[in-house]
Amino acid sequence: MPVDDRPILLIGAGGQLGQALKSTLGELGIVVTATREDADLSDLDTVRALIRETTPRLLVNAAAYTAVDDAETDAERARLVNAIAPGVMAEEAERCGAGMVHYSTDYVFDGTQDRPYREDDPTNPTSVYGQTKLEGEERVAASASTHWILRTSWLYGPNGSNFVRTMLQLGTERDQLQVVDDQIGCPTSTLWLADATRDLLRFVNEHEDPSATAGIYHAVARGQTSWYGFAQAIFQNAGMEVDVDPVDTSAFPRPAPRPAYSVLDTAKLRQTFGIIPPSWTRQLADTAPHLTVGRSSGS
Ligand SMILES: NC(=O)C1=CN([C@@H]2O[C@H](COP(=O)(O)OP(=O)(O)OC[C@H]3O[C@@H](n4cnc5c(N)ncnc54)[C@H](OP(=O)(O)O)[C@@H]3O)[C@@H](O)[C@H]2O)C=CC1
Ligand SMILES: Cc1cn([C@H]2C[C@H](O)[C@@H](COP(=O)(O)OP(=O)(O)O[C@H]3O[C@@H](C)C(=O)[C@@H](O)[C@H]3O)O2)c(=O)[nH]c1=O
Ligand SMILES: [Mg+2]
Repeated sequence: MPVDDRPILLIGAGGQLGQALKSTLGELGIVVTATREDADLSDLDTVRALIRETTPRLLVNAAAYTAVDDAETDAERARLVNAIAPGVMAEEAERCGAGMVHYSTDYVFDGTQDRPYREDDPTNPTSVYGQTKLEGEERVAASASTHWILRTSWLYGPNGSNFVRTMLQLGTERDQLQVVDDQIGCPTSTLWLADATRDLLRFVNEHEDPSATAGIYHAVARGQTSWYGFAQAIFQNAGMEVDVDPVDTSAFPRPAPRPAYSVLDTAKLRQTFGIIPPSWTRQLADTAPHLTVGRSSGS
């Protein structure tokens, strides 16, 4: 079969990033999508069969166990979804000669650094979620010769469960909110990340040897803020008057420790593919028209 006739296989198409990818990847060719209903990732035989039957030219995995606190007491399932299953996907991608796009997280870092993290800075996850995502990176890189692992952070978009939708919902229910001000990161839009993924793949299609660019890339918005700063911007964009109080993480005890600082350096993404991330404030403003206030925001 000529290479271009083979489809793109998008796994995790029901998640917030998966839904954004569905439309942007469609600009590159036929996309076969799989949600949890089509393939439960804890059933590895089903995952293998799905990939063998589809024989994609490209596999994009947007599925993950993303409930950071739940993972602390559900480590086995988190590891299956975030590490073992992506490893199997990578093996099968390699078997059928497909490239693989996979996503990872700022939570692979411990947050003790005082400058933006580069791709080769030492990892040291403090949570089960972060540990399982790091193992997933390692397994994908070990088995798929043509892989692009995009580490992103603080993802939000029009669909699914995310901080922006949670804030907009809480803002309609309460006059006053407390939000942590001592965790610093890069809020990143699913709409931008889906576009960036498409642009990366376009770049790869136009160049000779796809595996030449294989590796880990940091893919986040430019700039940085705290969850408190992000919350303020969310309400400002929505034209909502909500009184937001900054608090320390210690005022919000949770099962999983989060990094205090997880800003990612995106120079490698720019230098390799020419992709220049807009600021987080720009991305938030671009997403705002797509957000529905007051609709269920999930957990
Ligand atoms: N959300 C964030 O803030 C960040 C996310 N990332 C990474 O980005 C990627 C996309 O995340 P995002 O879109 O936010 O995540 P979501 O939680 O929105 O989507 C993940 C998808 O994976 C599916 N899934 C989970 N477990 C299984 C399973 N056992 N079998 C089949 N499908 C399953 C979920 O299905 P269901 O809904 O039915 O559970 C869901 O559709 C992931 O790799 C994530 O680790 C990185 C940094 C930040
Ligand atoms: C609802 C709420 C949250 N918070 C705080 C708690 C937390 O530190 C922060 C964000 O809450 P979340 O539950 O969205 O945080 P969390 O689930 O840790 O978000 C992470 O998800 C995983 C999947 C990633 O990969 C990370 O990049 C990151 O986005 O906001 C408040 O301070 N006040 C509030 O009212
Ligand atoms: Mg969460």
